[in-house]
Amino acid sequence: MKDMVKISNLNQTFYTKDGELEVLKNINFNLTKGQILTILGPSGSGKSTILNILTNLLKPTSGDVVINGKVGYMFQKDHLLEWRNIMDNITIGLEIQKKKTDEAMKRVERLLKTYDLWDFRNMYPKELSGGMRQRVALIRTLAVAPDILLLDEPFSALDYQTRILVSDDVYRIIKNEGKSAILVTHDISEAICCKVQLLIKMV
Ligand SMILES: Nc1ncnc2c1ncn2[C@@H]1O[C@H](COP(=O)(O)OP(=O)(O)OP(=O)(O)O)[C@@H](O)[C@H]1O
Repeated sequence: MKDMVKISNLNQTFYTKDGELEVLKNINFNLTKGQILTILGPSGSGKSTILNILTNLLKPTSGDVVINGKVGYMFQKDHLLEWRNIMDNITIGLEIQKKKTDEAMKRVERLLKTYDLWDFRNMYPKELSGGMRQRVALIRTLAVAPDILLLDEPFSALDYQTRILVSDDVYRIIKNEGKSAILVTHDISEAICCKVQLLIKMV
């Protein structure tokens, strides 16, 4: 099966005033189409560093990074803009990228209807529960039609009960939409729902 992401012999060392800090050592993984991979590691083990490399914010010290497709990013917090309604929050990426075409708006309409947000499209973020807000954040990421989703501790801001519901929701939506995803977390309960896991430890 086609690799959406392939990471080989990845190493990252930071050079600080206190000396060299080796953060990633010989990391290897691949993500195939339709797969959801969790990267689980303690705070400081280099999870954000991997995401920064995958989003091209950071050039690795050494190693190969192959990414086949468009990357979308979902953050820990939903970052919804309180002064824009749900529809306008969801289309913000399309506006910024000047891609608010008829085709894109049809995609947004389908996503909103499929994932039970259509009736809420004219409401404002503060009128929605934490779980629904996170669903809006996911649909906003999907609106720009990415192939690969990067999820950075997407449930950690939610309380335990909501987290279980939302994580089921997010996995279902990603699978249903045929996307591939990498979820990064330090929380084993967040990681356990995923079949494919990569553990990273402090170097
Ligand atoms: N640009 C940088 N320069 C120097 N050190 C850095 C830089 N970026 C990250 N680090 C260090 O690299 C280590 C790994 O950081 P990183 O943020 O990737 O860990 P993490 O696993 O995402 O942690 P957390 O879960 O706390 O966010 C940390 O010790 C951090 O201080």
